[in-house]
Amino acid sequence: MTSRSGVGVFGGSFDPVHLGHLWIAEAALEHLPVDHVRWVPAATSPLKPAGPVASNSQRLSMLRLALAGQSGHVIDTLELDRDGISYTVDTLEDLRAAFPSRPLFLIIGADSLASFAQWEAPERLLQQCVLAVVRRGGVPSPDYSILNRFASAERVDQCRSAEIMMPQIEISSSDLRQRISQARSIRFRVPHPVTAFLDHTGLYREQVRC
Ligand SMILES: Nc1ncnc2c1ncn2[C@@H]1O[C@H](COP(=O)(O)OP(=O)(O)OP(=O)(O)O)[C@@H](O)[C@H]1O
Ligand SMILES: O=C(O)c1ccc[n+]([C@@H]2O[C@H](COP(=O)([O-])O)[C@@H](O)[C@H]2O)c1
Repeated sequence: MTSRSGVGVFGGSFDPVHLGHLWIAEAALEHLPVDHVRWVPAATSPLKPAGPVASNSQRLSMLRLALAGQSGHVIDTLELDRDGISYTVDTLEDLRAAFPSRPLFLIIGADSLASFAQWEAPERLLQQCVLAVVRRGGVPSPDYSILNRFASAERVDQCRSAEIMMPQIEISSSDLRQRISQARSIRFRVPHPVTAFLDHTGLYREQVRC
C-alpha cells in the first residue's frame, strides 16, 4: 500500500457549501494518507430531520460549481441517489464494497464527534472507517472517550492520530441562509460561482427556517 492509499469521505448537508467546508476538505487532503476526498451530500441528515432547505439538485449544482477543476476533490451522489434519511453507516458499507482494500477516513467536525453516540450503528460504522475529526485552532482537543464503548482501543488511537488541525473559521450554512434571508452580504464566505448561483436563483431569500 502506498502512503496515499486511503479515501477521505466528507459528508454534509452543504446547504449551501461554504469556505469552511473547502478548508476542511483541503486540510484533510494535506494531512491524511488519502489520494482524494469524496464529498457526499446527504439527502436528509439523520439529526436534521426537517431536511435541507435547498433541493438535492440545487445543493449538487453548488458543490459542482465550488469544486469544478479541483484535483483531489470528487463528488459522490450515492446518498442523493439512495434518497430518504442518509445513514452514514450505509454509505460506508457501500464505499467499503467499492474500495475493498483501501482505508476509509470519515471526516467530521468536532461537534459531530460530540453527538456520535446518537448516530446509527456506531460500532458497525467504526468497523468500516477511521474518524478524522477536525480540530479548530484555539479549542481544546476533542473528547475521544465517547468512542470507547463502540470500538477497540486500537481503532480509537487511529482516530486520535487522524485528527486534522484547522484554523477556526466562523462560517456555517445556517448563518449564510440567515444572512441571505436578511439581504446581508455573504461575499468571501462562499466561492464566487456559488454566490453567482445564489444571486441568480434567489435561493434562501424567502425561507424563514435558518
Ligand atoms: N466552519 C466550520 N469549521 C469546522 N467544521 C465545520 C464548519 N462548517 C461545517 N463544519 C463541519 O462540516 C460538516 C458538514 O457540515 P454541514 O454541511 O452540516 O454545514 P454546517 O455549516 O455545519 O451547516 P448548518 O449551519 O446548517 O448546521 C459537519 O461535520 C460540520 O461539523
Ligand atoms: O448516520 C448517522 O446517524 C448520522 C447522524 C448525524 C450526522 N450524520 C452525517 O454527518 C454529516 C454531517 O451532518 P450534519 O447534520 O452536521 O449536516 C452528514 O453526512 C450526515 O449524514 C450521520
